[in-house]
Amino acid sequence: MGRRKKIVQECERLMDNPEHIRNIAIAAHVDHGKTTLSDNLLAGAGMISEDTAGEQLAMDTKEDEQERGITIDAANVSMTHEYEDTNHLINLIDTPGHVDFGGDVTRAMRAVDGALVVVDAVEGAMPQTETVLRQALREGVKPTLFINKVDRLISELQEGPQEMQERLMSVIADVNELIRGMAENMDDIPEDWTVSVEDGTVGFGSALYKWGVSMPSMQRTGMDFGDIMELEQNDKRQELHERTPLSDVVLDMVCEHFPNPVDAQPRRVPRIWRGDPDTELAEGMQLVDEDGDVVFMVTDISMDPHAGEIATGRVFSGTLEKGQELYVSGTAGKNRIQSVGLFMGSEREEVDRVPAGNIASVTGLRDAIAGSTVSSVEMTPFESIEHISEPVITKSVEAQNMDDLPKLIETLQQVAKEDPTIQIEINEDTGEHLISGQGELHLEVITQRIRDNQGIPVITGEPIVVFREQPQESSREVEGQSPNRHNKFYITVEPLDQEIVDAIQLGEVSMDMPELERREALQEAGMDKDTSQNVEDIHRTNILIDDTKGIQHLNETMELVLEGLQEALDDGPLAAEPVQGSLFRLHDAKLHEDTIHRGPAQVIPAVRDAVHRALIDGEVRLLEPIQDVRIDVPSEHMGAASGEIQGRRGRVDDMYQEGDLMVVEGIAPVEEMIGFSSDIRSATEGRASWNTENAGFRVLVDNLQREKIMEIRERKGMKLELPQSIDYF
Ligand SMILES: Nc1nc2c(ncn2[C@@H]2O[C@H](COP(=O)(O)OP(=O)(O)OP(=O)(O)O)[C@@H](O)[C@H]2O)c(=O)[nH]1
Repeated sequence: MGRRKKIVQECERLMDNPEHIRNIAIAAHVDHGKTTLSDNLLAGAGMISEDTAGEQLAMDTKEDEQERGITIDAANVSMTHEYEDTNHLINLIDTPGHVDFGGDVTRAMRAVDGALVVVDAVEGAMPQTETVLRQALREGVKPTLFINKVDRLISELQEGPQEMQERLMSVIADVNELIRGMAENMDDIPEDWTVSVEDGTVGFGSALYKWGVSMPSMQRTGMDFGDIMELEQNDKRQELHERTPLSDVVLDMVCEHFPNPVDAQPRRVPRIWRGDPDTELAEGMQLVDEDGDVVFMVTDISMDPHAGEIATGRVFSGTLEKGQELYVSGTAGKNRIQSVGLFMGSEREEVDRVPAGNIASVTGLRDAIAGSTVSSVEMTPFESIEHISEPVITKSVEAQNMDDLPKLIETLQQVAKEDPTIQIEINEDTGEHLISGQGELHLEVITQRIRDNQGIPVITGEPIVVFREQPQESSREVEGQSPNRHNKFYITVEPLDQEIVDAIQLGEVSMDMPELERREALQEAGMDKDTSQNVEDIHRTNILIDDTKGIQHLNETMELVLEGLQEALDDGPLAAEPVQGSLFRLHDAKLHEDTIHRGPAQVIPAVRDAVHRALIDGEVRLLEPIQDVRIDVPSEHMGAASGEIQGRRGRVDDMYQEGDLMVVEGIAPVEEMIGFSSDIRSATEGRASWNTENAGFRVLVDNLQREKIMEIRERKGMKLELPQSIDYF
C-alpha cells in the first residue's frame, strides 16, 4: 500500500475520536512564511519529501499561486502526528496573507479551533498580524505564536544573544497586547489566551531551514539558544534540523495547546449559532455527537475539474455519508451528497464517512455557498461569517465573443458562490458585468482565472473605486408623496454614531437576532432606550426607526415602505452609490383607505422620494474608500516614500526607525493607490516593502465632490446635474 493511502487510513481511524483531533489554521501577514511552515509540517507527517519542503510549496497548489509566489486560496490538509505516545489527527488550513484575500482567512477560522499565528522575527507584528488575530478571536479560535525567520537574526543581522532575546520578547509583548486589547470586550474568551514562552505557546525557528524550538522542546532535546546560534552561525543547518526538527516542535505545540473539538465546541457554538440551546440538535453540537443530527458548516467552495464543485467545512454534529439528503440553509429542497472526502493538500481522497469534529469536503451540495449551513433537519443557520472589509474596487468584464456570454455568466455566478467578499452585478442587457472586490490584485486574479482556467477571452475595464453616500447633519422633516398624491410619508435623517455602525458591521446587531437581544446590543453601542425599541429595519449600515403611533394601515404597508427605503439606500441621491451610516425616522404617514391606491407603485416611490429628500437636506456627501499605508525603506529613500503617499492626496501620520529601516505610516484614498506598486518600486529603486489595508470610507474633500459626482453619473448614464436642492457645493 502507498504511503499516502496509509496516512488516509490512519486519518479515517482517528476521525472517530474527537479528543485526538485538532483543527487548526495557519495565518500571518503576507510573506511571513506560513506556506513554507505548512510544507515542513507536511514533510514531518510524511506527506511530501523532506528535501523539497519549502521549495515545493505543496499548499500553493494553483498555477497562479506558484507564479505569483503567494497563497491566494486557503488550502486544507489532514495529517497525523504522534504526541505523548498517542496518534493525533490534525486538520490544517493554510490561509492567504495578502490583505485582498482576507475573506478566505475569516471563513477558515469558522472551521477550526486553533490558529497558529506566524510572525517574521525581523518585521515583527504587522497590520495583517493584527487582522488575523482579530479574525481568530471573533470566531472563538485560540491563538498560539510561531516566530519565524530567526535564522535571519543570527546569520544576516548578526545579533548577539541579548539583542535577539530582546527582539523576540518584544514581538511576544506586541502580540499579547493585541490579544489583550481584543479579548477585553469578549466575555467568552478565556483570560489565559495570551501566549508565553514558559507555558509553551510560543515557538521560534526557521521554516526555510526546517528547525524550530520551544521551551518544552529545549527541555526534551537539551539544546539551548547558545547551541542553536552556534550551529546556525557555522552553517550547520542540516544538523540543527535533525536535532530539533521544526515539524515536531510545532505539531507538539498544536496537540498540547490547541483545544480538541470536545473542549472547543461547547464554547464556540453559542458564539456562532443562535438557535434554541435546549434541543437535541444543540446538544449534538455541544457533545460533538457523531450519532446526532448532521450539522455541517460550509466554509469554502472550490471547483475540481473531475469531481465538480466541492464544499469544504466543519462537521459540528452527526456523520456525513454518501447518499444523505441534506437541507442547505437559504434554499428550498434538499441536496444529495455524492461523495465525502478529506483534503490532502492539492488532492482530495474519498472516504466512506466523516464524523463530527472533523473538516470534510463533499460533493453534491449544488446549492451550497461559502457560509451555508447544511443539516439533516431544518434548523436555524449559523451566524453569517462577517467579513471585516467591504469591497472597495470594481472592474467591468465583458466577453470578447458574444457566444461566450452564457458561459461567462455561469462562471461569474460560480465566483460569487466561492468568494463572498466579491460582489457581482450581472447585466444581461449590456453584457457588461461588474466585479467588486477587496483590491486590485483580488480582481486581477479573478479575471485571470476566468481567462486561463475557463478559457473565456474577456475584455476588462480600468479598475474604479466604489463610493458611498452619507448625510453629514440632521435633516429637517421632509415629505415624500406618492404619484397619485394620496399617500405621504414624513421622514428625517441623521448621521448614525460610528459605534453603532461598527456594531452592525461586526454582526453584533442585526435584524436576524431576537428583538430583546438587538435592543440591548444597540443600547450598549450608545443608542437611547426609546429609539432602540422602535427599530423597524437595518439595511447595510442604516437604521429605520418607526416613531409613528396608531396610524391605520401602516402595519400592512410596512413591507412596501421597507422596499422603498432599501431601494433608496442602494442607489443614493448623489450618484446612485450605496448610502451608509444613517438613521432615518418615520414620524408620520398618511395612507389611502383603499389598498388599491396604496400599492407598490404608489408607496415605493413615495418612500424613496422622502428618503432622498431627507438625505439632501441632511447635507449628503460622497465618501471614498481609504487605505492605511505602511512603507518600510532604507533611510535614503524615506523622502521618496513619503512623497508617494503625499502625492496621492494622502497624509503621512508617522515616521520612525525600526531596526535598520525607516517606517513611514499614513493614509491615502484607494483611488489614488491604483498603480502604487510600480510607482513605489521605481521611486525607491525597489528597496521598499509596503503594506496597505482597507480602512473604511472618508468624506471626499469638498472641492472634488461635484467633479466626482458628475464623473460617476456620466459613467452610469445618469442625468448630468446635481439632484434638486443641492446647491451648496
Ligand atoms: N530566511 C528565511 N526565509 C524564509 C523563512 N520562511 C520563509 N521564508 C521565505 O519568505 C518568503 C515567503 O514565504 P511563504 O512561505 O511563501 O510566505 P507566506 O506567509 O505563505 O506568504 P503568502 O502565502 O503569500 O501570504 C519566501 O521567499 C520564503 O522562502 C525562514 O524561516 N527564513
